[in-house]
Amino acid sequence: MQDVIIVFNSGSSSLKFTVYDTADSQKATVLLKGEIEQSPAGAHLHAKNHEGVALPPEDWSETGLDIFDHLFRWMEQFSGKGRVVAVGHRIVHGGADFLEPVKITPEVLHKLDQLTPFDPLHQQATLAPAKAIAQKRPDLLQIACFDTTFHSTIPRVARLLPLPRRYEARGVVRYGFHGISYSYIAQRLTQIDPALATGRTIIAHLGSGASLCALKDGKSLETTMGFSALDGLMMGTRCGAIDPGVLLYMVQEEKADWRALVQTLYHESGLLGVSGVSPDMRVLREMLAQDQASAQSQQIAEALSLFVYRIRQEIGALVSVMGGLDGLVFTAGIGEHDAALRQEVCQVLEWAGVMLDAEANRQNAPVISAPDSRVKVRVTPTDEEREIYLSVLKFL
Ligand SMILES: Nc1ncnc2c1ncn2[C@@H]1O[C@H](COP(=O)(O)OP(=O)(O)O)[C@@H](O)[C@H]1O
Ligand SMILES: CC(=O)OP(=O)(O)O
Ligand SMILES: [Mg+2]
Repeated sequence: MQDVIIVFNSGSSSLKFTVYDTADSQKATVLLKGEIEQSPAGAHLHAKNHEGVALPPEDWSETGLDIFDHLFRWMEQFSGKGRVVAVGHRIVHGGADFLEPVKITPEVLHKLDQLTPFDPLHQQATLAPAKAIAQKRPDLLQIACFDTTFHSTIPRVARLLPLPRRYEARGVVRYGFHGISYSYIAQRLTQIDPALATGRTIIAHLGSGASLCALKDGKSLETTMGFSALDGLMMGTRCGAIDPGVLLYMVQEEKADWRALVQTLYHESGLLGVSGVSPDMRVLREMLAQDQASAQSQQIAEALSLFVYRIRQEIGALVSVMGGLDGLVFTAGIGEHDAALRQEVCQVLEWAGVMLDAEANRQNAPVISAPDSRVKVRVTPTDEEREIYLSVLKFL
């Protein structure tokens, strides 16, 4: 019987998992990859086997079992009767206490629960699989890996917020996120491009959530998200950095309470808010390609321009923090696939030494800068699940 490790990479709206065979542990052999879609209508599973072949979809709506009972049963059927020896989880916020991956115990779950006000969008969603499995299989080794860990190296001046001192004592400082992805990319660069791994490199993680990391000498020096995953770049449904006076206005003029602010700033802003149509980059690109004249398409075009503008601004800030730029790496859903976005971001970065190879960029090639570009620009797919898997292995 194979020993397998399951990795959950859950986000605000999705529950993704990967099952690894531990036989040749460092190879990280994928047996299954899947996603569970949960909606008021029920739960559905879509998965692919080790060859990337889609397995029959599962509808788990109508039975009395919960999704983790379903998942464990289903896995026994498809992963060659694998024995689950450990489960790894992406947990978004580790707060001030968790600076490394940690074994999940009831005390750890309790502490992580208390960080929910720091991230109302993700914390509960990323803890849910760990809690459910702890109930069903209390003896199973579960490991939490944090989005915040990679940024434990940012200097103190970057960690502080210019607020009264009492807030620092309560943990209201800057943490940074997407660290599992940045850690993977930093490690990958040591293999494919050592100069960027040890130089001054900006990694742009552009997915539903989006942030930039200033990587210097292989470590995070600064990042655009801060106390929460709401800061920094504009995102799918989040506003990113915003004048706090706007919040005061909402509270005073609209009598907005905490719930209303969470709804507006986390769920209704960003690409969705400005376009008025969708948070999804692919959908926006397709709509714009079909029609450029309507009022709606003007709004979509403005949303895309603002998204690009905010990325350019924040790149400028990070170049200044690092004292220069040697490399720029695009990753995550938008970063890996949207050539037009990369082109728009890079075309004003000539001052920083960026020159794109238009054809390489169109093809999502691994290196998309021109041969004589002073700054190397790369497209490097991220793999948060693999990073979590390797962390879990260290506990076995
Ligand atoms: N081919 C593509 N072109 C443009 N955008 C894409 C493409 N594929 C995925 N995306 C975008 O990537 C985003 C999702 O990124 P992803 O890293 O999968 O996010 P998350 O892990 O946060 O759910 C969505 O906005 C999606 O439209
Ligand atoms: C931290 C964060 O924003 O994560 P995601 O991109 O999964 O929303
Ligand atoms: Mg993601």
